[in-house]
Formats: sequence, C-alpha cells, structure tokens
Amino acid sequence: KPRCSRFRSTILVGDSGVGKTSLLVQFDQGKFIPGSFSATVGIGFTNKVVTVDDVKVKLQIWDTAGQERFRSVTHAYYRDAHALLLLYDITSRTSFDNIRAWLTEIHEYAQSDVVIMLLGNKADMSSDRAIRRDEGERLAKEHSVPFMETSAKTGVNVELAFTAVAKDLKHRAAQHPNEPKFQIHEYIESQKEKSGCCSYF
Ligand SMILES: Nc1nc2c(ncn2[C@@H]2O[C@H](COP(=O)(O)OP(=O)(O)OP(=O)(O)O)[C@@H](O)[C@H]2O)c(=O)[nH]1
Repeated sequence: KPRCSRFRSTILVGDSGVGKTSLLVQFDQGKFIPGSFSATVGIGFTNKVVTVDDVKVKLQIWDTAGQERFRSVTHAYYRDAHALLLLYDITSRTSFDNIRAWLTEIHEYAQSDVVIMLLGNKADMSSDRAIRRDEGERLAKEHSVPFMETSAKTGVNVELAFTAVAKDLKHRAAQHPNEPKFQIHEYIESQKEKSGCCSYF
C-alpha cells in the first residue's frame, strides 16, 4: 500500500493568457475547453495525488492570476511553495521576455530551495510560433531550471511536467545522504515528447 505524504504546494505562474488554468484543467480532468478566455481572478487550488515509485505525493496546485493587479495576492503564496511552474506562451514574445521578471519575483519571495520548472505552453500552435524551442532551452539553462514545451490543448508533456515535480519533491523529502540525488533534468530529457515524433513542434 502506498505511503502517504503531506501536501506539497505547487504554484502556476506566468503572464495572463499563457494557459495556466488550461494546463491545470488538462492535468486534472484530461480535457481542454476551447474558446472564450476568462482571466483568473485572485487565486484558487486543486488537489491532485500523483503516485511516484509507490509513494503517493499530494500536490496542492495553485492557479494564480497573471494580471498585474493580482500580483500582491500571489506573492503571499510564494513563500509556502515547494514548486513553481513558470509558463510562457510560445506564440507570445512578450510572455517569454517577461520570464526574467517572473524569475526575479520568485527569487525575491519564494524559498531558495523551491523547485522551478520553465514551460513553453501552446506547443500545438506551430504556425503562430514566436519563440523557438532552443530559445526556451537556452533561457532555462541560463537559470539552471528544467524546461519543456507543453500543450494544454493536446495534453503533450502536461502529465510529465507535474510528475517530474512530484518525483523531485518526493526524492527531496526521502533523501538519504548516501543515495544519489534525483536528476530532474535527466528524467525529463528521457521522458519528454519532442520533434520527430510529433506534429506539434
Ligand atoms: N491552442 C492552445 N490554446 C491554449 C493552450 N493553453 C491555453 N490556451 C488558450 O489560451 C487562452 C488563455 O488560457 P488560460 O488557461 O485562461 O490562461 P491563464 O494563464 O490561466 O490566464 P490568467 O488566468 O489571466 O492568468 C484560452 O483561450 C485558452 O483556451 C494551449 O496549449 N494551446
């Protein structure tokens, strides 16, 4: 029987419209609701249990509002975050350029050992792509954070993003001093779907 652990707080952050709510809905319910975009007001959460290596990791996933006027609300939650998924939209140069500012905020308000992952969302929209994948990879490398492109619409890499975070958090909690550290970068590289196999990129 899998052992249980306490809730791990994971926060979705990034500009308004990058797809934070859609990513969470895809992960939670396996669906995408197209059409009208209603911006998140304030903050809300969804609990999800992810089983990694026979251990249940309970993720409390917070969906924040990307709009500037809600920023002070979300800052208060950073301090208690175990992980932060930072999203940009591959069709929006502005959302990508703002990643540096998001990282500055994260370093200001979050704990220094928080797990950070960079996600380039809307990977299905290849004809409107404004940011090449290698630009995302380079930015992630610069900040030593794992990176992948996702699509809340098709579901590509969505499960992986949350599973990788859950695995990393589980390993950190159960780390024995003489055990090798969990390598989140290597795990993601071995699991993620990318060009060649799929039509999205
Ligand atoms: N094609 C495509 N559209 C997406 C994807 N993710 C989100 N969208 C669309 O982008 C718009 C914004 O998505 P949301 O999930 O509401 O964005 P958000 O980041 O939560 O926005 P705020 O709540 O304002 O911070 C919606 O119209 C979504 O349907 C995706 O992966 N592919």
